[in-house]
This record gives sequence, C-alpha cells and structure tokens, in this order.
Amino acid sequence: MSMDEDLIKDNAMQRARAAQYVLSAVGIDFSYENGYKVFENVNIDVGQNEFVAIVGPSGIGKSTLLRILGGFLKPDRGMVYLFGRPIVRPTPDIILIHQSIVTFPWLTALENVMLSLKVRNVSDDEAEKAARNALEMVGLQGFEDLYPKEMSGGMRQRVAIARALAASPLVFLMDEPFAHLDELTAEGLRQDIYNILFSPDTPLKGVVLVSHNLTEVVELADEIYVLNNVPATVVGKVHVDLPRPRNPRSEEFNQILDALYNYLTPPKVRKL
Ligand SMILES: Nc1ncnc2c1ncn2[C@@H]1O[C@H](COP(=O)(O)OP(=O)(O)OP(=O)(O)O)[C@@H](O)[C@H]1O
Repeated sequence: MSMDEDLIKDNAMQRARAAQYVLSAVGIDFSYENGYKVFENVNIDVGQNEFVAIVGPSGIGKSTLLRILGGFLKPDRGMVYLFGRPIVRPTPDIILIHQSIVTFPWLTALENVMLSLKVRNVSDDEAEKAARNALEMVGLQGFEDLYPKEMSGGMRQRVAIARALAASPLVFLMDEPFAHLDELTAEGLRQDIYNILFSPDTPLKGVVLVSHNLTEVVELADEIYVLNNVPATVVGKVHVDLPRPRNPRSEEFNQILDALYNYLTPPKVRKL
C-alpha cells in the first residue's frame, strides 16, 4: 500500500471513530505565527450529552484550544470533527461564549436574545417566540423587558447564554463563563447551568468548559482533561461519576480534586 493510500485509510478510520462523538479533536498540533508551539498531539472527545472540562496552568493554551475546537483557528496537524464532519471554519452549530459578558446596553433582554435570530431567515414572530423560550430556559421569564443596566451580572450572563441557546447550536464552548461574577452569583449559575444546558428543550449535544477553577470543574463536568507541559498535551483525563448536585465537601469530590492537582505540577520547560 502506498503512503497516500495509508493516509486515506487512516483518515477514513479516524472519521469513522470521530462519528461516534459529538466533537472530536484528533492529533492537534498548533503553533502561533511567531513560532510558539502551543500544542503537540492533543486529543479530546466529547460524547453525547457530555459536559467536558479543560483545565491547565495559566497560559497553557486553553483559550487557544477552544478557538481550534470552534473552527476559528486552523491546527497545523490534526483535525476537529463534529459528528464525524471535519470542522475547518466556524459554524453556527458550535458557539463560543467568552469570559466577558457581552450584552448590548441599549437593547432589552428580549431584544438581546432576538439579535442572534435576526441574522437567520426567521420571521419576527418566530424570533420573538424562540427568544422568550430561551429566556425562560435560563430562568429569566418575567425579566424580558429589562435593560442590562437594570440586571445583576448573573442575569446578564444568563441573557448571554439565552442568546447563544436561541441560535440552536449543537455544541457550547465556554471560556471561563463564571470568571467575572462574584462568588455567590457564580455558584447560583453553576448550580443551574447543567440543567439549563442539557434540558430536553435545548438542541445542545455537548459542552466544553475551560476553567482554571478546579472545584468548579469537578462540580460540573463528566470528563476533565488536564493540559500541561510546553508544548501542551493532555497529561491526564479524569472521569467524574458523582451524582448532581455535587457536594464539594464530600470525600469523593476531594479525591477527584487531588487527582487533578497531581497532574498540575509545574510545566516542564522544553530543553533547547
Ligand atoms: N496571537 C498570539 N500570538 C502568539 N502567542 C499567543 C497568541 N495568543 C496567545 N498566545 C500565547 O499562547 C499561549 C496560550 O495562550 P492561551 O490564551 O490559549 O492560554 P490560556 O491557557 O487560555 O491562558 P489563561 O488561563 O491565562 O487564560 C500563551 O503562552 C500565550 O502567550
């Protein structure tokens, strides 16, 4: 068999395997244009209705990885698949939610959510119905006519989530979505978010959360990938099989936290 035939066979097998997952990143290498190599052979799988978290030291490449998973950055090697379909550019099926809470101050909650539907070919009535539905899902029924300045940070973040949900994506990529919230508000949203995202009313099939808060990821995730070293690779994968809501004071919870800490020893700097 020639090398080309080998490659084609490999890709077909890779694609067939990837088709079993909602999102699958296979053998990702990535360097920025200045030559800084961020990743070497990173593999991530997101199964059906799975909440996956990615943790790692600051600067290791978590945000970069989300941008690769969303098709916003092209890996130098490797491929990202959505249900086995190669992702080579951004798609409305995958939505990236950034840390900063982006709501438009001159629009009400309802108008903010309707914004994501205006670009689609739907009537105003349909857009309003879908937006009201999304606001109800995030617990903001009755607050449709408030402007962002009349809302708390947690409510504004819920509006941003509703806007993302209204666009009917299959995958949510979330970059530190609780980072700018005070701890009590963050805890309230953390307690709700799993049920919101995986409620039967949403089309979502998978979630990837990037966070530096280990307690937060053990509270939320089914599967936790740990990135470490330079260039970064997956140094550990921890499955969390605790019933929800999870108790951060329980012994099992703390055993999982310990396992994560063990993987997060200082990154080894590559020798030149
Ligand atoms: N446009 C760029 N060009 C060159 N290097 C970059 C660029 N963007 C990020 N980097 C570098 O790539 C590495 C990964 O950055 P990234 O923001 O993905 O890390 P992170 O794990 O999300 O960090 P943090 O936890 O601090 O948010 C960092 O060393 C960063 O300095």
